[in-house]
Amino acid sequence: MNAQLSSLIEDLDKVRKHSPLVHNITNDVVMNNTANALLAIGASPVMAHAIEEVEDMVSIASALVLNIGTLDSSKVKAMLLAANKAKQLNTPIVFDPVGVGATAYRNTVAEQILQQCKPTIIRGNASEIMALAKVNTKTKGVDSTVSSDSAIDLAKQLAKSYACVVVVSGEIDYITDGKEILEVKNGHTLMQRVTGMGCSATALIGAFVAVNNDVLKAAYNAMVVMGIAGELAAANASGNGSMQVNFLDELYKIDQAIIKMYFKA
Ligand SMILES: Nc1ncnc2c1ncn2[C@@H]1O[C@H](COP(=O)(O)OP(=O)(O)O)[C@@H](O)[C@H]1O
Ligand SMILES: Cc1ncsc1CCOP(=O)(O)O
Ligand SMILES: [Mg+2]
Repeated sequence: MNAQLSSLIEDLDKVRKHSPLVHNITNDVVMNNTANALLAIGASPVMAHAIEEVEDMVSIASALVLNIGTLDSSKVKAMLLAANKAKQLNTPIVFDPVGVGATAYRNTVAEQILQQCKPTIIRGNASEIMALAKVNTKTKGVDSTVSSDSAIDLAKQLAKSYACVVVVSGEIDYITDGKEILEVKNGHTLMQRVTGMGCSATALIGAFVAVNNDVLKAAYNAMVVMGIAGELAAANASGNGSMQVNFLDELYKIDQAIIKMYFKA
């Protein structure tokens, strides 16, 4: 087995053995999907966004996920407070800039998060990564209008500028620390038709970076798991309803044998 796959299987075992607590301050659309995705892979999710408790919650978590899908000023305050605490405790922060580029408010908040929270990992679709890098793309709300290939160079720049790992998702996922670029070829087009697939990817990255200090590998490993589970879910889906449910089942079932059989090098 190659070294990449050994690292993935090691991470998966650790997630299932330690069940790391992943604190999510996320959007109102996907709370259920992402909590279930984290449970299915073996992690422990908590959604908490009250400013009165986020610092306490992140203090007992192994990763913090910030997702700006449905923003309001209280949630932004909560994100900044939680991130500040996470930084003090050296807890990794994963940022999902949902819909950035679509409105001025989202752009301002995303910039604030980049500057003040210094995320460990950013995961977005190509339009979002381009918008974060201040390139004008026509964003279509939360969905990408461009292919992931078109954001590779900007993802690299962004990773360098903010000293973090950047994941651009799409038909091929690209994961970069500004120097190296890893590619994930697994996945299925039906994944785009289920809301919260990108958010689930970000949450799973939270689970993987909670058990692996090698941030680039952790992000890559989470995206391979996403891709394989997405492909297998689509194989038995008759539409987006069954796709959503099958995806959770495939996350639950994924193991060394499945990974070896379906991983696309
Ligand atoms: N055309 C595609 N082919 C295969 N997999 C895809 C495709 N589009 C998205 N995915 C997968 O769906 C998941 C969510 O990615 P994406 O749709 O880019 O995020 P978002 O929902 O934030 O826009 C990722 O795991 C990605 O690899
Ligand atoms: C539809 C929608 N609107 C605001 S947040 C959200 C969910 C986006 O989820 P994803 O980016 O994972 O598709
Ligand atoms: Mg998204």
